[in-house]
Amino acid sequence: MKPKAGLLYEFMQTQKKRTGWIRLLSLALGIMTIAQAALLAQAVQQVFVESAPVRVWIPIVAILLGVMLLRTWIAYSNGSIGLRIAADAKRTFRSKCLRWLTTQPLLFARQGQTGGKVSVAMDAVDEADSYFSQYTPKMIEASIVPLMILVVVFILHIPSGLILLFTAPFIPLFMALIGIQTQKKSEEKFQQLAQFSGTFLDSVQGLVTLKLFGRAQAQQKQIEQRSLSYRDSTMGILKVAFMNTFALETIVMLGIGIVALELALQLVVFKTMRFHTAFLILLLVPEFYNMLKNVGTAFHGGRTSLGAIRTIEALLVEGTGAAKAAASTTASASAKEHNGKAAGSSTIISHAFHGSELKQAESSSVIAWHDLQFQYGDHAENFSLHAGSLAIPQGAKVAIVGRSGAGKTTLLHLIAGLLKPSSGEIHFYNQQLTPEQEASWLDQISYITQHPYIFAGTLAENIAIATDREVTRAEIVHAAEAAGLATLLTELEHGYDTVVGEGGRGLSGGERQRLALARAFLKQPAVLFFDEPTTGLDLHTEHILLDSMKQLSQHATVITIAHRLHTIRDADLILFVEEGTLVATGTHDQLLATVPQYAAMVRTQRQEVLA
Ligand SMILES: Nc1ncnc2c1ncn2[C@@H]1O[C@H](COP(=O)(O)OP(=O)(O)OP(=O)(O)O)[C@@H](O)[C@H]1O
Repeated sequence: MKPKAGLLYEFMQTQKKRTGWIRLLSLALGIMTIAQAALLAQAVQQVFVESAPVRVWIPIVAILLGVMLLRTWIAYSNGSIGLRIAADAKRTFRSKCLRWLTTQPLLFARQGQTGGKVSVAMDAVDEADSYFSQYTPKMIEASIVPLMILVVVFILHIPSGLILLFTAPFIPLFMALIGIQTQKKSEEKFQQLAQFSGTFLDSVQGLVTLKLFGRAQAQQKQIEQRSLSYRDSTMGILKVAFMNTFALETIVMLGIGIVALELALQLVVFKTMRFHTAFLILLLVPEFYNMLKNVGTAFHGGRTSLGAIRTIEALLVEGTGAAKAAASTTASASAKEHNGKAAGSSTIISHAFHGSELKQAESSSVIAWHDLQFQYGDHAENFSLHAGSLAIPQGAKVAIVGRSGAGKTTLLHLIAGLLKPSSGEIHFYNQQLTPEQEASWLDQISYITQHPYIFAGTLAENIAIATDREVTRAEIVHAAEAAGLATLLTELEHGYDTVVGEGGRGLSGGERQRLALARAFLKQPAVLFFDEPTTGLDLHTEHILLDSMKQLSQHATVITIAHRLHTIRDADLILFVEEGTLVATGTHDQLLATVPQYAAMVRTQRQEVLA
């Protein structure tokens, strides 16, 4: 089965009891519809044709009223079961979307526009409603009630039955033709809505930057264009819906007209039919067509909803597919690794460990990689990184060094598991990193960038997000103090309960870094990744941060992108990256002595500091 059919099929399997009830009630609805027509025909026959006394027709009218009430109640019950299925469906789909968004591998969480994903989880799920609340009950009714009416009409008068039989198929035929077009348009509409939402959220988040660069107007135009194309596609669907209704009404009118003409001929000209029979058929025929016509309207809504359900499925399938792709890439990378080991490692000038040494070192290493390669996108001209093979011993202080654009961040992201290698393998504690192991890996690391994200919430909450275990206020205070946040906190009126992040109090660059460090202190990770967080800070703040970082690093393996000479000199192992290749590894003194490019880079840095 195609994965696209999965979500709907899976859900409908859980609703068998309710759909069973709808079937049963539809059967009762068919009986009530026929009974209502028969009683009405009987009452009219008694009152107007036979001029029967009141006592004869009053009970008929009373039963007729009862049947009408019962019919209304059955139709209402069917609708309310549909609504309950729809409510369940929305809850299920939304929780699936949210679970997917929160549990998907980090690599995929970083892809795509946030606004687009939110739009699928919110709008597409809402749009799925009518498939369950209208389309499903109406379809079940339509597969039962018209059939019952048709049988009764056939029993009463075969030619009328034949007219119904020949005209009825035009309705589903039309519905199918128009429905397919509606579904396509609906899928288009959701793509446009996702794009529109994505652009909108991006623009709101980057409003200050846009204003500063005088680009707010241009962005406004882009939003306007996207909203117009969304409007156009909505109007396109409405156009199809109106055409649909018009076509259906025409077919229904023609059908009823033909039957009425035929009945009139039999009744008045040929006098081969009783008034009661003709009137009963005339009452049943509109019921028959109306039922099919209602399906037409529900079908249109159902198709639109189906487009939305497909969009949700695409989001969910994309996640699992992408995770599988990641796993298979790692597996195929493993094969490549064994085939082409020599070629990959030849680019490395000097290593901390080589060949059999590497194998041995791996056993005590926290991170090791083999013939690691990465490229952004599929184009050959895109930046690519060749990181060879290396093992990082537990507890090492590693500095990634290189000129701007050399590929330091790319290497750090790759070994932190934020980017998927194009080929090669990464091992953590002797285990290959696969998407399945991502959660346990992420549990053991902290990654501190130059721009840590501050969530809307209190300072305490922002520190506590570092771990999913329950933390006490004392632990938070301890982490904050260790990160050098104590002075700031004494100055704040609400202390740890001060609201920061979006809509809250602003934090300086240094304070943000300290907050990020406090998170790491609380987490106490085994591996710490730093994207030189002290860059751009004044010397005093830098010293506070460096002290905290040293303390934090005591029991962890540290891998940091280093720009400053003192960070580089303090490292146990330096990874020197040049133009996308990890060209050398070793201590500062080793590299100074053996790698001229490194010596040149250090000289330039010294001159810059002196200047
Ligand atoms: N998502 C991306 N898609 C394509 N190319 C990218 C992407 N991210 C980075 N690059 C390119 O990869 C190259 C290396 O970037 P990277 O950020 O790793 O360098 P860096 O050494 O960390 O630089 P810096 O010291 O200036 O931060 C650059 O040429 C950059 O333009």
